[in-house]
Amino acid sequence: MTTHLLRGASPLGGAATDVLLADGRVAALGADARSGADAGTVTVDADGLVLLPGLVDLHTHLREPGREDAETVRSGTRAAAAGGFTAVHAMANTSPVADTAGVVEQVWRLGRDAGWVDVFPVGAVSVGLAGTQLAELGAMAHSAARVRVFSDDGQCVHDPVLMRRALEYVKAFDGVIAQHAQEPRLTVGAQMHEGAVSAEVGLAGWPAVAEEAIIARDVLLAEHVGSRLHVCHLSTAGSVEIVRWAKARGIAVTAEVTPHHLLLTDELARTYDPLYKVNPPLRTAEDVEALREALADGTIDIVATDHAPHTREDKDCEWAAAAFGMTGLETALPIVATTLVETGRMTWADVARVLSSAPARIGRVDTGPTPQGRPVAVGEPANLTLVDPAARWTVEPRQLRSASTNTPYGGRELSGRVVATFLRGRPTVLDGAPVDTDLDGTDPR
Ligand SMILES: NC(=O)N[C@@H](CC(=O)O)C(=O)O
Ligand SMILES: [Zn+2]
Ligand SMILES: [Zn+2]
Repeated sequence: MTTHLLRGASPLGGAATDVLLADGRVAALGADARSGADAGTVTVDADGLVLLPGLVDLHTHLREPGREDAETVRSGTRAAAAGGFTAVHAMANTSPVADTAGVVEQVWRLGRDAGWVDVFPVGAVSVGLAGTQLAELGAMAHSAARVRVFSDDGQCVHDPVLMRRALEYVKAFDGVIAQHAQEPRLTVGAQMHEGAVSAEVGLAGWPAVAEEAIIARDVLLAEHVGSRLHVCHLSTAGSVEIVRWAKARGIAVTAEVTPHHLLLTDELARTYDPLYKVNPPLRTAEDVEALREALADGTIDIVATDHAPHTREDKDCEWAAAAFGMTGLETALPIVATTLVETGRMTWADVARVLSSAPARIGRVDTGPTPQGRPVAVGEPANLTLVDPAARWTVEPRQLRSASTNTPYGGRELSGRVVATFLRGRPTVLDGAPVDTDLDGTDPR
């Protein structure tokens, strides 16, 4: 395989150095990297670029099987690579639902064959996401897909007995339950955040307490059975307080925030544009500030995209009829850079933690056959992302690579752009563009 020399890269934003990638690994750093290069080595000019461990998304909807009109494993993982990711966890709310070893193995194989990133399937907690009967968690864990993250995402595991059993069950293989925290009885017909704006625009409200009540219950259940809980897309200041309390108490809880909840507010619902319709809903400016602060201080562990592609038919309609969700793989890193690095609240080392090492650790993919989220160090797998921190760019929805165009960021200017991505030493993105197979069939990757 071709060796690559990244010349003048800044690992985690630190001092510039040369980095040699050979045999799928970081082979050498500094002067050793230059002397290790040979005539066949491809040099990448990384002057002024920040080198990060390849990003790991704990929460991606790839829609295959079942909704290949919105996204496929291939199109979604190509978008992921363009966004700087080398691994994604594929959510289970597909059709059929990923609630058996057969379906998770199918998704895992599709990911491997596409070759853009490592795809780690998430297994459903309950059969058909119906919330009544535990799915075959053990069979999924012991399948080729080695599932460790289980979630009914899209639905909340609202039955406390089922949630307790799931938390107990996954202890056997060090798994984690990722909960979509939404008390269904408090959110019947809900369209947006419940507050002053929902009252003004006349859309049914989704109260913060519907999220907070489930998180409070679940951290207590996790403590009771001594298991691991992960909170998906936490969105309110009150949820932050509960997670902070649980962590102080020593409960094994981790939490994620999405880029959109770090940037956008419920004021956008005044447009009635369904691009801003998402679950959980965009909250208030006070919530956004609490989420930024909690990410910076470590109360929130990670940023996860909740990339949720939808077709035009499902999004280009009146607000109440539109699907919940927005795409996010290619804008995640720039939003974190814009909201937290540019403002001086986080360093690039922090970014590496919240978008790579911590999500890999939560999903238990930092070890195993294809380790992810590892440090940028000699001997580690060369899963790497080069970012131009100075680049400013305007989001043009049609230029993004997802098969769906439901991004809420069209026309918005963001800082930080992914220049190159390497998966085990092989470039999947160069000069900001995915490295596609040549038309003559040879694969330059
Ligand atoms: N986030 C969303 O608004 N939608 C997600 C489901 C989910 O993450 O709950 C989807 O699958 O479309
Ligand atoms: Zn969800
Ligand atoms: Zn989701």
